[in-house]
Amino acid sequence: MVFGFNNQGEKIMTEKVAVLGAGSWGSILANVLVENGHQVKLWSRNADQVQEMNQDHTNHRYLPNLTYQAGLEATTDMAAAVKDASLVLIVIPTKGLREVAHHLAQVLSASGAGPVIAHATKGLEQGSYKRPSEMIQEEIAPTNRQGIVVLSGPSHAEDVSIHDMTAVTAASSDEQAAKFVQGLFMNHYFRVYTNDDVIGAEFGAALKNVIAIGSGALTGLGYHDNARAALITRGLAEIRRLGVSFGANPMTFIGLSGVGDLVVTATSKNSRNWRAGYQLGQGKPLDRVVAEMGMVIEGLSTVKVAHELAQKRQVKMPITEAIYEVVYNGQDIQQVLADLMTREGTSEVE
Ligand SMILES: NC(=O)C1=CN([C@@H]2O[C@H](COP(=O)(O)OP(=O)(O)OC[C@H]3O[C@@H](n4cnc5c(N)ncnc54)[C@H](O)[C@@H]3O)[C@@H](O)[C@H]2O)C=CC1
Ligand SMILES: O=C(CO)COP(=O)(O)O
Repeated sequence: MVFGFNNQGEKIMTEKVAVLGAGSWGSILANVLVENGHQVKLWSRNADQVQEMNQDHTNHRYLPNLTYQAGLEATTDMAAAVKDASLVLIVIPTKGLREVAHHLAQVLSASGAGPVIAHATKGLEQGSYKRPSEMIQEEIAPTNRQGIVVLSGPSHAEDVSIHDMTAVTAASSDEQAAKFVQGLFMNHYFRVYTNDDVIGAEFGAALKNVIAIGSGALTGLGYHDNARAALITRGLAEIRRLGVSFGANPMTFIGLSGVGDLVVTATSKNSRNWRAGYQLGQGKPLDRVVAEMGMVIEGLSTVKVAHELAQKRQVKMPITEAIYEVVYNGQDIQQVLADLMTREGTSEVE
């Protein structure tokens, strides 16, 4: 057992943690853990970024105004990052998640280690419709059988970097694993709740990005608060319907990984999904929106998966369908809005 001190000068038990993915979210989560007194290795595939983090303690492409903790060590060597780690936290966009989880499985089977595995990815896999924890489980199953922990909730990296108060959920079928992650992250500005509903946490996380694109588009078109509130509320109804059809607990959708994350993403200029929607609403072509963002816009691919799932499972998701029509079929946003508003009246509770 190794003891150390956190930024508050409190004596704590120090854990070794590997964070895989040094984008905006992975690098700030790693920084929180170092502030909490843990020994953290941050893995990135990009050697220049690793050098910048180790020499200058910056990650200018993602959070240009932040100086990271000097104790945060970056590496391109995944085996070195996960050596002796009690937690491996994967923070990779959905598209690259399976590849990184596969690499992790090889590293873990070579070392024989069995750390707790967590992820903070928000999306669904194209074609297979798998949730992030299902993808990871499939890749690492031969080496690790513990419940994967989903870290999710309303949490923009920009706010965490300035120690704004943040509350998130650690969801897992393995209560001990969820509590372990909770204990590692909790501090005076970062609060973590546990939940056993992995399905609900992951559907809430993935689908809110789609609604955030719609919310940004409304603002870009010049609509105001009533329109946004309607979109968020009816968007949440769709998210809940699809999630519940897969066995999610409906209560999860009124929690941090549901309405909490939906509100922050659908109302914040820090959200890449909201900003993408805003620019689309202002008439910017989609290819320019994507090229100029320089960071992942998960909702643009999730909307395709959600559209296909809604059709397959006969779940009513009219807002998601409308956003799909704009993004994938080039339909006019004003026209899809008019179509949405003039649909036949229905009951709110269904
Ligand atoms: N940025 C934020 O505030 C939050 C992001 N998230 C989620 O976290 C996930 C990661 O997002 P960000 O860090 O914001 O993305 P980002 O676009 O800022 O960075 C992604 C990082 O992953 C790396 N990467 C991508 N594909 C890879 C692959 N195949 N192999 C190795 N590395 C790869 C990139 O090089 C980059 O360093 C997303 O699912 C996002 O929805 C969740 C909560 C907050
Ligand atoms: O998930 C997030 C906040 O909780 C980040 O959202 P964006 O990817 O839209 O920036």
